[in-house]
Amino acid sequence: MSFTQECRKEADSIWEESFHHPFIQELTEGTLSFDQFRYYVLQDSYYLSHFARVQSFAGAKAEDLETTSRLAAHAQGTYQAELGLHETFAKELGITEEEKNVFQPSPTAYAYTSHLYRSALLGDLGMIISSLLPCYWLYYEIGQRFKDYTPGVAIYEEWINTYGSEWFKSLVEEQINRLDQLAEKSTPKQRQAMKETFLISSQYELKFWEMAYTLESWNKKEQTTS
Ligand SMILES: Cc1ncc(C[n+]2csc(CCO)c2C)c(N)n1
Repeated sequence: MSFTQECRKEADSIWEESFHHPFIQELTEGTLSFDQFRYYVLQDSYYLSHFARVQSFAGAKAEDLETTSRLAAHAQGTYQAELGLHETFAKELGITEEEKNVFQPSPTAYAYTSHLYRSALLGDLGMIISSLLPCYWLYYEIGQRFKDYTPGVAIYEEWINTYGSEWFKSLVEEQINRLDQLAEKSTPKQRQAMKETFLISSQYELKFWEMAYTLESWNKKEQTTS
């Protein structure tokens, strides 16, 4: 079994919880409220802007120029494809400049991006890719699993289609192969740390749905559970 298959297997129960989370279930059925989706879009834009910076750190830590350039292309992809998608959503959901100006990251968005920066600061390339890979791979599996669903809400359909696309598949496969190659050159202790990082990102992916579903806030009293 390859290193990434081992990681995927150990994360399986956490990923299953993501697939069955009410945020995903309701999004794919078309019953998710726009309040919850709009909250998700705002927090996810914050997440993505930091994700692209961590991808760039990964590029800086690569030991060959080709990998540096590929990871820079991934950071650009995050900017163009993902943030572009969010811009469309923001328009369709009527998210205003004012809302963007008063935006504050939620505890989970802040903690998850801090986890990514931690891997970038303390880890080598293998550690950084381990922290980033669940973001790609989990969304790809969601895209595949739900690609035949028609929620009947244009923005939800667009969201599902993005992650089930061939373009996205090639990015995920590239990162999986990269991590397997890096794992082969790593010591058992390093591989253990990489696996832990992969599992923590998987946990944060799950918490991210819960954060949006409950409109998480720093102040418990403001938080509403729908
Ligand atoms: C919380 C959260 N996790 C993962 C993604 C998906 N995603 C973000 S960047 C990237 C790499 C290629 O652009 C992928 C797959 C998301 N949007 N939000």
